[in-house]
Amino acid sequence: MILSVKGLAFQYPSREVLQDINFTVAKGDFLAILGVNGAGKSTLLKCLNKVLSPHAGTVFIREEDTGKLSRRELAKRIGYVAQRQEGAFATVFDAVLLGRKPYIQWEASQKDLEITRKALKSLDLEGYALRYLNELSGGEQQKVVIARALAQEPELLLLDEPTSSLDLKNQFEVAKIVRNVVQDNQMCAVVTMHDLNLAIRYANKFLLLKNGVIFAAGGLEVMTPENIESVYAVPVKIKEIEDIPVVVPV
Ligand SMILES: Nc1ncnc2c1ncn2[C@@H]1O[C@H](COP(=O)(O)OP(=O)(O)OP(=O)(O)O)[C@@H](O)[C@H]1O
Repeated sequence: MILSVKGLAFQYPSREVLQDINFTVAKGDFLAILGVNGAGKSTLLKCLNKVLSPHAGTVFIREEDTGKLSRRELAKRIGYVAQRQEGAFATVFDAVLLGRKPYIQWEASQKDLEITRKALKSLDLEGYALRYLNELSGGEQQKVVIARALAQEPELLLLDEPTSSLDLKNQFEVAKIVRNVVQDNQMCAVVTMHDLNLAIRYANKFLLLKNGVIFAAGGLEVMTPENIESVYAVPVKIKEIEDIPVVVPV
């Protein structure tokens, strides 16, 4: 098991957002966190990464309490891509190399440069290496920050709606890359998503959040029309097209 979350709760000053959240994520798992706007998905990711401090409960990475890990140690183990990115004046290569920061003492080693090149390659960004971030489209920038998180070589990848500003081809590409990366590198990913079809196709675990509590969690068996309707308040059917399950609102 890479990630274990026990009894996690969080509240903003004016409102309680998460209550009694318990789940685990194993090596090779791609867990999709699903739920309506405001359900608490981003807040949950931020609690896992200690961007926010949970008011109750504990987050363990390989049985180590993350509350006791230093920021640097946490950055080696958790790669986090937030929903909104701050613009920075840097080349794509330097932006991805920044993912190696927790490992670099004085200057980047050959290994750091190699890992950076590999991360760029996995997102098809080699041709962009010397371009400046402010010269890229929103979707291209999104891919750069995902490459940076991969360069961190974390055990746990946290992605907050990584496909939201991508075109159709790149949505599938990025979801596939995440699935392949976690499987090939013995790591795991926790990803907030709105596209149920993308989630069903590429994730292997699902966590349905409703009003700050876990409504259902597990493998594909929890993605039933009944559960989806209860969470999203939209009746749906699930049909197979060329052996691929597709969620259709009816
Ligand atoms: N900084 C904040 N202060 C107070 N309340 C907040 C803050 N950030 C979020 N909230 C509230 O907490 C709840 C959960 O927000 P969160 O962003 O986690 O939802 P989400 O499921 O990620 O939504 P979305 O799908 O729209 O991104 C919402 O009701 C939101 O209004």
